[in-house]
Amino acid sequence: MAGVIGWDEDVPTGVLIGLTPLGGEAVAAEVKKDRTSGHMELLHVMVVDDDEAVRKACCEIAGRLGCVVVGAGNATAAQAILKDHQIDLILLDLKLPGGGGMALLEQVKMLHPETAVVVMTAFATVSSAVEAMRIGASDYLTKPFALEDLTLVLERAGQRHHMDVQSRQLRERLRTQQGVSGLVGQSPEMEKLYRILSKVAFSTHPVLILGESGTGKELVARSIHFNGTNAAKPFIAVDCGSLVPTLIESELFGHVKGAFTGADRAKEGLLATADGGTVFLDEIGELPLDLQSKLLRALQEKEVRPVGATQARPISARVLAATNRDLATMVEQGRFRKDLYFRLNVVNLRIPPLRNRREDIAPLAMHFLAKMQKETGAERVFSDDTLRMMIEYDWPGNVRELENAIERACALSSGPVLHMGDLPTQLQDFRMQRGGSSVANGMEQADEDNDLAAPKAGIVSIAELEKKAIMDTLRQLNGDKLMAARLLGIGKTTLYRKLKEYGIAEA
Ligand SMILES: Nc1ncnc2c1ncn2[C@@H]1O[C@H](COP(=O)(O)OP(=O)(O)OP(=O)(O)O)[C@@H](O)[C@H]1O
Repeated sequence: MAGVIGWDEDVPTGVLIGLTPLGGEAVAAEVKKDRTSGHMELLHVMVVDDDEAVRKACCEIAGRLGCVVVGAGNATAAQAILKDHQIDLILLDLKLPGGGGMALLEQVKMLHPETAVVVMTAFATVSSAVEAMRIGASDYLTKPFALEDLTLVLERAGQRHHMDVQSRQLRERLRTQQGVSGLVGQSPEMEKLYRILSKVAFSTHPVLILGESGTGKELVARSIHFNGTNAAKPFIAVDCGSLVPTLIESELFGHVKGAFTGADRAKEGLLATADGGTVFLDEIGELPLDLQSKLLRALQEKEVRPVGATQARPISARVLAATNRDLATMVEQGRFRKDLYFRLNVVNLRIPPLRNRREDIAPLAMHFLAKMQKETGAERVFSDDTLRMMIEYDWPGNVRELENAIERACALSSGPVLHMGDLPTQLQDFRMQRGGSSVANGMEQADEDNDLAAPKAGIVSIAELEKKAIMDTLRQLNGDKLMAARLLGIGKTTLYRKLKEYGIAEA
């Protein structure tokens, strides 16, 4: 019989209760045999039980599993320990003297929410274990419990703790832009995304990534894979929107030799090739209905049947899917299978459009500029107006449009400063539409910096506006008249004429 802890009816107290038949060496051997996780050494455990024998037994087993263990005989002692020590897991007897167990649990969950609590209760009081789980206990043990039960609970807590630590570290890396996949952005929306991402990276469930085109869905999928536990396994992206249906089928599920004309040899499908890695199904909304059924079966059964094959093959790939379509509406319209939608939508990650997180635009722009500098070796900066315009623009093509705009500006610009004239036409058009307010803003700045004669009465003549616009532009371009004429949208000769006319030839 395996050792039993907490069996205090026919076993005398004061020794490792119920462990006597195993003896010290046997306990160690049993624990070693059961040990499956390598993360126990990270776990700081506190055992809170007024029954010294049970406390000692639990401490010894946790210690043998590699945990750093401390015991407390009552709630006050436990509180004192919690004040000075980082405790990852508490094994808590609910029946502490004075009903203190439940109160201690509540206090721990409030003051130390990251500390896991496993409650120990007598068989007769299982209902209090249920109540404890409701308050936040992560697990429970019913006394008397077997050695393996305790080992299992400690193993589980160790694994959970390890995952939590990894997930916290990943979130921090993502926040500080050190994420392996280079996700940039610290808006509250992106912070929220990192929080979910750092959790799903360590699971194997499907994840549905939603967002407009160019918001970074594939980058997020890569980030999930390359920050997860199977990062060394393949990441395979399949664009369901650009492949013809017959090709998608044989790509995903494979085919046997002679399955169709041209299939002169057997081919393994990507779901099988991924072999423990990730298959990223981009544009999942474009997948034809019959293939949706086939994919659903593959996800449910964890096996695929290649085209033309009679036998199914096991698969172990994780599936991440993305779409810029409204899948829920497609389900209502009967264009997407409801059961597949539910299967993929276990967790969903919604990436907001760039216009809804404008604080990310400048960091992203800087990121892409730095990337270009690495590629070309040319150092460049944005003029203030260019950056302001980029922040105000709505970016319907999202991050991809921003990246392309900066690449283009770098290619076109003749000097180290990227001006508005270097941005693509859609931004120029936007600038024209916003012209009034931009000129006004420019004037405000000019007034501050140059103290140009701003009319106090609030009425500004067109000539005055024009003069200020020219002055302001020249000031920002360090007197580069050629560039000023280009950005102002007038010819070089016109600019010289106006400089003379307004008496600013020396500007
Ligand atoms: N947060 C981000 N940080 C850095 N780069 C980003 C970010 N989001 C997107 N990008 C970059 O923008 C470009 C478009 O991203 P991606 O291809 O992942 O978008 P998508 O949503 O999958 O687009 P589509 O819907 O068109 O397939 C890529 O070059 C990607 O590296």
